[in-house]
Amino acid sequence: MSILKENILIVDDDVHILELLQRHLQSLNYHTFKAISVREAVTILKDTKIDVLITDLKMPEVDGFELLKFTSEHYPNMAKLVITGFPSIQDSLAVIKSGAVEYLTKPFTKSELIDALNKTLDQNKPKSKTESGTIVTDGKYGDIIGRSQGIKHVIQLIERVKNNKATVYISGESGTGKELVARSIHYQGQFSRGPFIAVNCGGIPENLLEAELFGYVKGAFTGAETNRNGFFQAANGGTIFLDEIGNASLAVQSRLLRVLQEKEVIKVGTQKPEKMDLRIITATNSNLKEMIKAKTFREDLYYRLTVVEIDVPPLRDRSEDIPLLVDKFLFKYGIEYKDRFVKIDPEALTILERYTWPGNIRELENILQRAIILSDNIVTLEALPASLKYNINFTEDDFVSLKDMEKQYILKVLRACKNNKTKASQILKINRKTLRDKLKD
Ligand SMILES: Nc1ncnc2c1ncn2[C@@H]1O[C@H](COP(=O)(O)OP(=O)(O)OP(=O)(O)O)[C@@H](O)[C@H]1O
Repeated sequence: MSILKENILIVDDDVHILELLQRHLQSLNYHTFKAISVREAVTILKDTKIDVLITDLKMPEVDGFELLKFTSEHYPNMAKLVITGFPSIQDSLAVIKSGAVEYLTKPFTKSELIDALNKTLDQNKPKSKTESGTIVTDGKYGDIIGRSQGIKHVIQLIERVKNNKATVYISGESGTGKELVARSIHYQGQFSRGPFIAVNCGGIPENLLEAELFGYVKGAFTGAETNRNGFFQAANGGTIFLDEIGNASLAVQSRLLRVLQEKEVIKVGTQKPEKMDLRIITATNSNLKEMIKAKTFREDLYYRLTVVEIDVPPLRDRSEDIPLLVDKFLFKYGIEYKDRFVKIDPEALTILERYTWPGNIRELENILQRAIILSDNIVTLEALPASLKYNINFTEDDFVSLKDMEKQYILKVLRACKNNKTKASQILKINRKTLRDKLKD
């Protein structure tokens, strides 16, 4: 049996070309995906790891250029091959700018296709791989977007822990991306084939959490009619992510300590331990140190959980990441709600960059979702909530001193009076000498 080679996504609004390409590529043992529009292509890209994109340029609604631009930004390591009729000079330049290097001109033969595909693949051989093969590129690490120092530091820590099973504690305000970091640790590392189970400890009633996490045996409590596995058994061999760990009762905390110390789990209602081999990641936005003081969180557990600590910085401390995040959400929701690429007005982007984001990335995502629904092709200031426009971070350059402001105002009045100082003094209700003095300073 031969092994399937790269995953290739073919995008063309001409079904005959799609089928021809698919036949050729399948006979060469490539795994193919077909899309008759950019929208369909994007849906496939979201769920599938595509190695090569082969796209037509001229397509109705959203054209191939937009798709090339999008894949260059979001999947910078994807190889790109363009199929087109005879391209114009402008088209060629635009294609080169968008990151595709090879052309295939219609009509083409199978050997021309093979030739162009090989060149495309050669030119896209990965350049900078980390130990386990994850390619780190500027602005994107798996699903994590950002180029700020803060996010780079988070990525460095993920790189350090992803291939071992060290217990990781992720702190950070709500909506900063803690779960995304936990997922990245799991999926970027060598244990990614194992399960990833995320449990929101704050979302499960306290009296049920213990049984949900560790499982129970028949008769353990009223209603326990059969033996049941919990989230820990489900995560065995992979990663369990316990969000809002501050919500765990003392009973849950002591069972958790046992998992960490003995690497075993005991179901509720029995004494029989089961061996566990998994990585535990916890997160919270509550202050565990305060909880330790109040004796609602065990200190010994705290030290075991925080072997490695990753603090995800709030969005207001990494505003350089905002344009990249905005781009991601514009694309995602533009296609979802409007079937097209939606852009943002520079003025509106400036407001987003300067807002303080108490709800962090989740808030940014919600605001953009709403703005896209309210906009046509471009998100403008009007589509942003008023509260946001008045809560922006000011820089010193936004303001001038009172004296300078006064001077600017006097000059404005003078210009209006065609430099007639007597008239200007009358309007300003000051005498001519004062007017002269004020302009001098
Ligand atoms: N750096 C990032 N790049 C892209 N998307 C991000 C990033 N950080 C967060 N997000 C997105 O923002 C949303 C909120 O992130 P997430 O749920 O991971 O936050 P959280 O810190 O776990 O929140 P909570 O404390 O409320 O549980 C998600 O949709 C996530 O995909």
